[in-house]
Amino acid sequence: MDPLPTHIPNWWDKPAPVTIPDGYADFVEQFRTLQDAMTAAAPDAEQTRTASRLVAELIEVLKQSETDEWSQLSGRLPVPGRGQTLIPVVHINSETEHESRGTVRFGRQFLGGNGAAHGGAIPLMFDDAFGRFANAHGRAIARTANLHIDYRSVTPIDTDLTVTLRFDREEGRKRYVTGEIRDGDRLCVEASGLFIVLKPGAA
Ligand SMILES: CCCCC/C=C\C/C=C\C/C=C\C/C=C\CCCC(=O)SCCNC(=O)CCNC(=O)[C@H](O)C(C)(C)COP(=O)(O)OP(=O)(O)OC[C@H]1O[C@@H](n2cnc3c(N)ncnc32)[C@H](O)[C@@H]1OP(=O)(O)O
Repeated sequence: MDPLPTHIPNWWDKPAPVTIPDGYADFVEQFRTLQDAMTAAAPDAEQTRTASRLVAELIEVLKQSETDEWSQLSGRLPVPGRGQTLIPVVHINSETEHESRGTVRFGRQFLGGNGAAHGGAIPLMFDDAFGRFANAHGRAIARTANLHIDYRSVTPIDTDLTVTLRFDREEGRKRYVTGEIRDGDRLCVEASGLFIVLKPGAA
């Protein structure tokens, strides 16, 4: 099951973008590769000047279509990662309303040190993955109230890791979700989150 079903809600009833230009999803992927390459590089002075000039050109091109959050494309695409280039992409392999299974690969940009993923990249991934899952399957919009992460063992970068998310229970407006990351059989991370369904009219 990849890409995701196109059930990303239209947040707060604002108009969703309807036209995704050809090549935009590939551009997003390239942008992630750029961030990995930037992190992995040790350019000399000339390479730094060249890279800086090219990035300045890129910024100029993108600024030509700068728009408000309701019209931007990043974060709103019906593909894994939603076109959000900050967040590690979780690819879903199977999903029911109770459980979601997939993979994640923390690229070089998410390096904390000594081959391990940055401790802040992991809750970022879970907030987004839990947020999508807690709001999927026709459920009303809920926001993260809390997020708890236990780092059980080192999470390596540049490795395909398995991600499991579980919708544990719902008590009134409260939704409890749990999850884990494994490298093969080895447990790397356990996570849990509380999502609260917004009060009617809340934004
Ligand atoms: C940036 C917003 C984005 C939101 C988008 C959400 C969904 C969109 C759908 C799909 C999108 C696709 C992909 C997902 C992508 C991203 C999702 C990321 C989700 C986020 O990243 S979202 C940003 C971070 N998030 C916040 O920015 C929340 C700030 N905050 C608040 O907006 C309020 O705080 C709120 C609404 C949480 C509750 O406020 P409220 O007024 O509605 O409810 P109230 O306070 O009455 O609490 C009711 C009962 O929950 C208990 N309770 C409350 N808070 C608790 C806590 N922390 N721990 C333990 N219990 C707690 C109370 O004790 C009471 O319990 P009881 O009823 O038993 O007394």
